[in-house]
Amino acid sequence: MNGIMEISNLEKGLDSFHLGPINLTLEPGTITALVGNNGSGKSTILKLIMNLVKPDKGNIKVLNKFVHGPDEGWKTTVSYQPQPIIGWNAFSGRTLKKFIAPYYPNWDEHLFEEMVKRFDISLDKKFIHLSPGSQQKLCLALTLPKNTPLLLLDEPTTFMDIPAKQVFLDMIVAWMERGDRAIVMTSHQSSDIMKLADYLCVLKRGEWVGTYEKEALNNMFKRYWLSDTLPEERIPGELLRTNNQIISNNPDDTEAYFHNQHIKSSSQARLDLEEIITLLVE
Ligand SMILES: Nc1ncnc2c1ncn2[C@@H]1O[C@H](COP(=O)(O)OP(=O)(O)OP(=O)(O)O)[C@@H](O)[C@H]1O
Repeated sequence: MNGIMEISNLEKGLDSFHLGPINLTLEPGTITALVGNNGSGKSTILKLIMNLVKPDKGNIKVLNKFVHGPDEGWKTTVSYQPQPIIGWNAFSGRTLKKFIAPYYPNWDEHLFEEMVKRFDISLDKKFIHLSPGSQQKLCLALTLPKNTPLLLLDEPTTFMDIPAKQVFLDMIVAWMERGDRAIVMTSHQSSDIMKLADYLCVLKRGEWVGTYEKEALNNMFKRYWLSDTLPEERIPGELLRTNNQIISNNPDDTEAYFHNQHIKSSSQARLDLEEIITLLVE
């Protein structure tokens, strides 16, 4: 089966900001998190996928159809939850559902009702009168049931409380169970990324650092505490050093060097995901 989405050599300039070039392929059954500091271009990538922003170079295909071409038929195969939502303030959830559902041939009314119940969403209040967290819950309840092969979520949990985040995680895991869909999400919440993402597409001020399998990334870095003073020369794999501690981005080479030089580490540990992301984007 072809990828659900393919981004090839994508570039975009916005005033002094330059995004890309970016290459990314989404396989069915995978969740990719766009990760980077504020202003690194994550939301812009989602807007480019939705054809809300035109690229300067490169292209994007969803289910083999160019999204920047004249045919917009691909739009019913993508669900997009932007941040913030514009134009919904005057309407209640019930009215919004009546607008949205008919555009999506596979709309799942049962899932919509389940989400309304689990998130305890008030469908009769105008959107503007909902709290930011409740607005996010309603957006999600109006997005997941579209049942499209591709789901794009822009910081979906920023305002959610802890129990709601747990419901969100359960819902996403259940939504992915069929194995034939893909998600791209942006998030600053490391718990979302830890629990959901298969791949991390890392951006640094618009530059694409790389796309990494999460498990591989977890094994890529290691911190060592040495009993003795560190040697003055650079240690293979050394990325950072402080006092008797180093962080390596090549644990195999670092450990071979320790072995050859008869250097003993008193302790060693993997880095957590937040530290790894910080190292990649700074
Ligand atoms: N319409 C626009 N005109 C000019 N510059 C823009 C426009 N939209 C976005 N930008 C710039 O593009 C850059 C990337 O913005 P974007 O919103 O994609 O970042 P982000 O990674 O999603 O940030 P955050 O984590 O804060 O949500 C920023 O420097 C932003 O100021």
